[in-house]
Amino acid sequence: MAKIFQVTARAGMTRVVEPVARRLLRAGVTPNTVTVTGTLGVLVGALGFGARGHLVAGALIVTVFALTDLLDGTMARMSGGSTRFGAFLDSSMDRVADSAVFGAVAYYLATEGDHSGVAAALLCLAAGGLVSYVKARAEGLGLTCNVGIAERTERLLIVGVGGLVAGLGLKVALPAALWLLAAVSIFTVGQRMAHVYRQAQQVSTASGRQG
Ligand SMILES: CCCCCCCC/C=C\CCCCCCCC(=O)OC[C@H](COP(=O)(O)O[C@@H]1[C@H](O)[C@H](OP(=O)(O)O)[C@@H](O)[C@H](O)[C@H]1O)OC(=O)CCCCCCC/C=C\CCCCCCCC
Ligand SMILES: Nc1ccn([C@@H]2O[C@H](COP(=O)(O)O)[C@@H](O)[C@H]2O)c(=O)n1
Ligand SMILES: [Mg+2]
Ligand SMILES: [Mg+2]
Repeated sequence: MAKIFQVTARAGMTRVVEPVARRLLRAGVTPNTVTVTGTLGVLVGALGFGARGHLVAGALIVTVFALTDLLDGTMARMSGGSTRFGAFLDSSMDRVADSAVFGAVAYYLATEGDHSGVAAALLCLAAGGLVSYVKARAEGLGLTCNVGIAERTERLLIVGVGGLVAGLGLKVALPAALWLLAAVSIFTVGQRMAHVYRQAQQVSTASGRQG
């Protein structure tokens, strides 16, 4: 389901993303510059606005710059220049951006005295990091791990909608979104670990060894 959403949303964005990518390439901008600039923009939106309680501005700025994540890869592919370092930089910058978003939300809720909300934000930070780590470790071992109901896009959308609705006045929306997100992120860690376990078992069976 999450995959269907990502594929459909991505296909819908292609018509917007490709012309922008083409223009940036023509102007001499590199994919790595877009990766780093997008991350800096997310940091400004999350830490400069979201953490200070400007939730609507924070959510909108983060959304605009998070969406540039679709641009860098498109530019790399268009210029025939997808690189290992680019892939590494993209994934690493995603972790920086995600940490800033959940760190900012935790800080904001702490200033509001919402201690259980802070706990939920920290759970999202840790569980979201684990979701990505499990995949990276599996891929490092030569396995695949493209599964899970709460991949990065879904996680950002859930916290984004919660932050936006809270910023518009319904404050409970943010902690509620965070508890939901913590639950689906933990579930996703389980999905990915089970997926890797099954693959590791298959590989061991095929090679006649224990997993
Ligand atoms: C303001 C909030 C209101 C909500 C309005 C929403 C408006 C958004 C409009 C449309 C939604 C667009 C959906 C875009 C669909 C993109 C689909 C897609 O395929 O994305 C993939 C793309 C690239 O991913 P990568 O391959 O580069 O990254 C991988 C990822 O990091 C993996 O992580 P994992 O899943 O494992 O955890 C890594 O494992 C892998 O290594 C790595 O390669 O992803 C994106 O482009 C991300 C899209 C971001 C979508 C942004 C939506 C943002 C919505 C709200 C954010 C607001 C945050 C609010 C902060 C609140 C502050 C108080
Ligand atoms: N600076 C970059 C960023 C990305 N890539 C390549 O694109 C892939 C990710 O594509 P997205 O559309 O999901 O961003 C990534 O795995 C790299 O192959 C790149 O080369 N340089
Ligand atoms: Mg990208
Ligand atoms: Mg990225």
